[in-house]
Amino acid sequence: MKMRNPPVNSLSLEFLTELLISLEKLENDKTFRGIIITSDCPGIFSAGLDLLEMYGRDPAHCAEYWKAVQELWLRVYLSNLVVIGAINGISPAGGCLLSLSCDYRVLANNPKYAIGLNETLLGIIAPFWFKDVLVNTIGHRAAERALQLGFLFPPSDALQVGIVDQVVPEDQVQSTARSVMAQWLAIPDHARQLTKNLVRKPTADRLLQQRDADIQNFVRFISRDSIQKSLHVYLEKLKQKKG
Ligand SMILES: CCCCC/C=C\C/C=C\CCC/C=C/C(=O)SCCNC(=O)CCNC(=O)[C@H](O)C(C)(C)COP(=O)(O)OP(=O)(O)OC[C@H]1O[C@@H](n2cnc3c(N)ncnc32)[C@H](O)[C@@H]1OP(=O)(O)O
Repeated sequence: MKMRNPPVNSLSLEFLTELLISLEKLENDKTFRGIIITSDCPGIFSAGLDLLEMYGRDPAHCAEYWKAVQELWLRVYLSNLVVIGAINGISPAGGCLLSLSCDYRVLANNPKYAIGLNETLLGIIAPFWFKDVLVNTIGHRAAERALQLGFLFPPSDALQVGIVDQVVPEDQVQSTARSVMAQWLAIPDHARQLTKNLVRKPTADRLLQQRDADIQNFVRFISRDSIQKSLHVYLEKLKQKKG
């Protein structure tokens, strides 16, 4: 599955909806047993959640958007398919969450391809379920530091901390992902799926038990003047970077 939402594969409402529909189709087609998620945008896996869906929007829109973000996460995280991330670009925040929700992550060895939950650098916070997935992946102490400081790990650090499983030369990302897929598909589906569910369900359940409250918390938080100001400053910084 090649994500294509130029210029930066930001996860807009429309793009999230497209991804959801594609995933649902693949899940329902019993000829598919696994997917490799990668990017068609050179150098960018995904710029994360689309800031323009959260900036200057009314509460109803923010609520609709957050529901779609939750939905995509639940679908990828709990997918019955083997999900491999072939991460061929930078993947901050929501892009990192998408990567973390795969069963296995292969990252291209390019110092620009940093990965992490950098929300604090934007003056916002990672929701509890983003945090849970990171803690599950790299452990409590490393997650505590990474989240507070908004670390974006370059490939060597990413491998060392365990936020990705493998770092390979850029031209070998897809072939490595395919080899890994073959290894995972050698396991009987029912045994692998039940095991995945056993490991992941408690984390997903924490959100499933309070989805509406999570939406309300998000809307309240993102609508604050101070948070809207932070987003404005960050978006301006992105513009200025262009010169
Ligand atoms: C106490 C109660 C608490 C309750 C809490 C409840 C909930 C928590 C609240 C909020 C949670 C929100 C979680 C957020 C998650 C996210 O994912 S936020 C997004 C994080 N992403 C980033 O920080 C990446 C930003 N982008 C970049 O750094 C760069 O764009 C790049 C990806 C490195 C690519 O660089 P480059 O190739 O140089 O391209 P440009 O920077 O020029 O960008 C091109 C255009 O794309 C626009 N853009 C970039 N990223 C985004 C984005 N994420 N969303 C929307 N738009 C983006 C950029 O502005 C450029 O636009 P123009 O061409 O100037 O119009």
